[in-house]
Amino acid sequence: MTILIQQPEFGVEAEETKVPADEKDLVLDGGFVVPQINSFGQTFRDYDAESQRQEGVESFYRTNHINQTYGFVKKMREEYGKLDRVEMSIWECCELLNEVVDESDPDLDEPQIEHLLQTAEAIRKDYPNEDWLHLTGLIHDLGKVLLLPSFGELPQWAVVGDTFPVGCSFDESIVHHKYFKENPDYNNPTYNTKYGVYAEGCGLNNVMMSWGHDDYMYLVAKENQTTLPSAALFIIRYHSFYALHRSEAYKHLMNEEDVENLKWLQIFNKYDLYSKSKVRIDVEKVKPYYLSLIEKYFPSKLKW
Ligand SMILES: O[C@H]1[C@H](O)[C@@H](O)[C@H](O)[C@@H](O)[C@H]1O
Ligand SMILES: [Fe+2]
Ligand SMILES: [Fe+2]
Repeated sequence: MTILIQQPEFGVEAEETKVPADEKDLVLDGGFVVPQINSFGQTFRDYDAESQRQEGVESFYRTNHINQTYGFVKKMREEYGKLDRVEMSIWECCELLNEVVDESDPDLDEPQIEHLLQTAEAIRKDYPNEDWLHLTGLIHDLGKVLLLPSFGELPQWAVVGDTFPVGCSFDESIVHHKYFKENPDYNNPTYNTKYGVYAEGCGLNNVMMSWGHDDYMYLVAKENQTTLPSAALFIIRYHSFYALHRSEAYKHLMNEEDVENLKWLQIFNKYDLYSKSKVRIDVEKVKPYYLSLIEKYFPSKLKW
């Protein structure tokens, strides 16, 4: 059963709601107002703007791009695909994210649980009937628990940041692309061509993505037999794949189902990105609603 509760005011600061008439495109489908600047006074996802986060974020991407190789991803998928580390519910996992801060993110330095709720609540406001999409918002970043000791305490470069395919060439549109020159796959002829180890239209499902919270959470949801629709799994696995959903790179690897699912990912992405703010959600108030969704789409305990 899905419990309906009154929705708290979603945090859009006063001046952000005054969008000039000629900038109407900044208002999303259901009325969500896209803020024009992040909490640090910069435009969103500006990886070159001088800000208190710029240097740390760039050094994060340097390490990430050097170390995410085809061989590394294969090893991590095999290891984490066993799901033999922890048993817990989805909500318990959300609470663990209280401890986690993401070093790759130029737009947010709040604990991750805030981001999960901000994303889910922003979607709920504009798409009240798509409960699966609210839950997708809540869980999309849960894979960041990989940073915690009981999940192997992986370094940030192996957990967060934008993702990209490995096993074929790294597209120029990927953030801080220059650092791939030091990745061993960059000069390996098996992996450095347009198709690399893949074939045209093979389907993203057959493509190995750089390892991190997205692919891990996708494996967790799928292997624990979630009843969420395929668009939800698609969103979870590719939400950090900006080269695809923003720059339209790698489309030659997509199949028909991917093309359909990409439409939902593009909707989702606006809420994931632009709901990031310093305005906190009252966790206890919204908790009953999300618990009811978790019960609808997941078993009570999952293998992680
Ligand atoms: O810094 C962010 C953050 O780690 C997000 O969770 C991820 O989905 C983004 O793509 C990434 O760039
Ligand atoms: Fe993410
Ligand atoms: Fe996110």
